[in-house]
Amino acid sequence: MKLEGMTALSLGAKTVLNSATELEAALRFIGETRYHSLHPFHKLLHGGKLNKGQVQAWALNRYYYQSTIPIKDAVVISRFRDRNIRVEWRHRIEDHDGNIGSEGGIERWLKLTEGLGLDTAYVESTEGILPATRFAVEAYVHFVRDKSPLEAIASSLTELFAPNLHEERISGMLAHYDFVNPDIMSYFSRRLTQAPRDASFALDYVKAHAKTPEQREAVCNALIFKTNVLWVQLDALYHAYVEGHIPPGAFVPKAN
Ligand SMILES: O=C(O)c1cc(C(=O)O)c2c(n1)C(=O)C(=O)c1cc(C(=O)O)[nH]c1-2
Repeated sequence: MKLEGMTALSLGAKTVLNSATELEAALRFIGETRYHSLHPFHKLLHGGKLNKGQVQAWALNRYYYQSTIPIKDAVVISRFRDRNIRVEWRHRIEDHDGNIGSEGGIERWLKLTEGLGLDTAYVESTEGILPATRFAVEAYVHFVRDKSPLEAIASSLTELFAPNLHEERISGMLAHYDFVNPDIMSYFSRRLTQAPRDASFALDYVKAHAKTPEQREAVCNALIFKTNVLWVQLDALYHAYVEGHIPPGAFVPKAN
């Protein structure tokens, strides 16, 4: 598949995808060119260029994304009459929510925010998050509710690209910040095994179920939408906490 074609696709022009193989190539191209690993805020975060207050702001805002993921996944499940899909998808909710007697991703995220010195009740209240974080995350839930079940599954495909980013984050943050230790980074080490399983199911699903060029295009657009959901959250963090334009009511780091 031609790279120019893929560039056109990423710009929204018409590209016809004639097979599952072409679809996968297009999805991987979207990841390479649009995933939030490329965002300048991540470069600062992983390169040790942020102060503790800025890292706190990132973790506080990301809590809203993390804690909404199982709600999003419950909505995805509600779209399927096919029991097999529901059974396959439900472990995602358990990965985040945990179970009686076992810790889930949300608790591990709270270890991170607590380890960074944030009050857990404040984090859970989501009071201090940026308006753009709230709007972007809600848009993701609305997307899986309102679009086709195929697009709902496709929108999770950013997870194909997450493990590399998580590895970069674990090593970068441990190397650069004295306020970070392996214990508080356990959320990310756990995702290194969870995300590939989830992503490979979703990729196989869209390759098998997007049977027409129009459906393949819809799958690509779902992934583009999702990369935008992730990207705008970092734009907002950059504007507020790197450039210093914190919106009224949002978290204000203590001087450190
Ligand atoms: O740290 C990240 O950059 C990152 C990105 C993504 C993603 O690509 O959507 C997810 C996660 N982390 C993550 O931890 C996670 O549990 C997750 C679930 C989903 C999803 O769309 O269902 N994305 C992501």
